[in-house]
Amino acid sequence: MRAAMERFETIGIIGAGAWGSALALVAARAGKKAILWGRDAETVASVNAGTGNPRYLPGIAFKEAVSATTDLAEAARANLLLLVTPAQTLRAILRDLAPLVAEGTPVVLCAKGIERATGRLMSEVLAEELPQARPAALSGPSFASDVAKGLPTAVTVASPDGALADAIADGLSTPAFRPYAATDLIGVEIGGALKNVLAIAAGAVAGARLGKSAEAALIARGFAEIRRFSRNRRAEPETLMGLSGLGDLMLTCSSVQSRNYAFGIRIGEGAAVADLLAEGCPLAEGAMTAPVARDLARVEAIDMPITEVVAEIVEGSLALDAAIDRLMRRPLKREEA
Ligand SMILES: NC(=O)C1=CN([C@@H]2O[C@H](COP(=O)(O)OP(=O)(O)OC[C@H]3O[C@@H](n4cnc5c(N)ncnc54)[C@H](O)[C@@H]3O)[C@@H](O)[C@H]2O)C=CC1
Ligand SMILES: O=C(CO)COP(=O)(O)O
Repeated sequence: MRAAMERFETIGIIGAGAWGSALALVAARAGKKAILWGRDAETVASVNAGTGNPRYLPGIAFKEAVSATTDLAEAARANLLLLVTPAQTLRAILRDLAPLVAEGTPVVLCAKGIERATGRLMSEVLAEELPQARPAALSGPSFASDVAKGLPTAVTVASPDGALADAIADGLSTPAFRPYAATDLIGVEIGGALKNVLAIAAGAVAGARLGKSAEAALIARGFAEIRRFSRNRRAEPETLMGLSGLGDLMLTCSSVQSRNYAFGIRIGEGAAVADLLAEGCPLAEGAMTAPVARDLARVEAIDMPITEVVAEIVEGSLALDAAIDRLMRRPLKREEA
């Protein structure tokens, strides 16, 4: 007899930025009690007052009931947790959550990045800091503002425990938000983290007005780099052809709505990366992921020339025209993946 599917009555969303707020709305639309944790009391008060999240989702009304809190313990008691703070903050949040989270609680990783200090994927950080959690990840083409407005999209929810992935997908599904379940957690994470690096590169090509042919060529060769990286980690090749790979790559590498692509455009137009970061530009996860992905690729002997140049550009040691020149002058080779 098949075991009954797990149901999640309460969903705790950790991180009240754009994506956390959008996912809280998804949870509420799916008929769950959504508890949104944020560290910023003003944002929490605004959500509770029914005036939405003007800082991260300006102009978007919250029609569904979302209960926001600054009390991490309150959110941590939920049946299912979504972790939605930036990748570089995950470890610190998990340390705060460790004494608060019950054994066996499913934790869905929603950040797209690799930890800069350690080279760990988000699921590896989770295993180290919150071993009592059952891991999952949510990724795919999904701009927070689109999702918050109720525009349709589809995403991947992956967990090594397929029944858990099915249950989370079921628990978060709405008429406009269609999660597909998968078991290749690592493949889903890699696609989500590395597409941000490519989006910076694609944006730089666009900003420098090098033409749509150049953009398409760069995305295709960048996709080959992601495939090599994934293969080396024994991820399923099919995963990259799905929503969390190709789907998100297409979205992020072609839309000015993407913060990573927009960051790249500014670089292509001639802005210095140090100035962009100093002016407090919107979160561009790829700027943190590029150097660590480059370092991992070197250690694992994976050829990732586009990731290399993006890393050097964000580190300020390579100019865009020199980067293009370096890529174009590489020895000719067979077009294998
Ligand atoms: N915005 C989007 O469309 C999507 C974003 N994501 C991913 O979700 C993650 C979060 O992105 P967004 O919500 O868009 O970023 P955001 O910049 O809109 O919000 C980040 C939130 O995290 C909070 N935060 C930052 N540092 C923190 C810390 N140390 N402790 C606690 N809270 C902290 C901020 O106060 C803010 O509420 C990123 O990894 C991003 O790649 C994934 C899919 C879509
Ligand atoms: O991951 C995203 C869409 O799926 C959001 O992309 P940006 O972080 O580049 O805005």
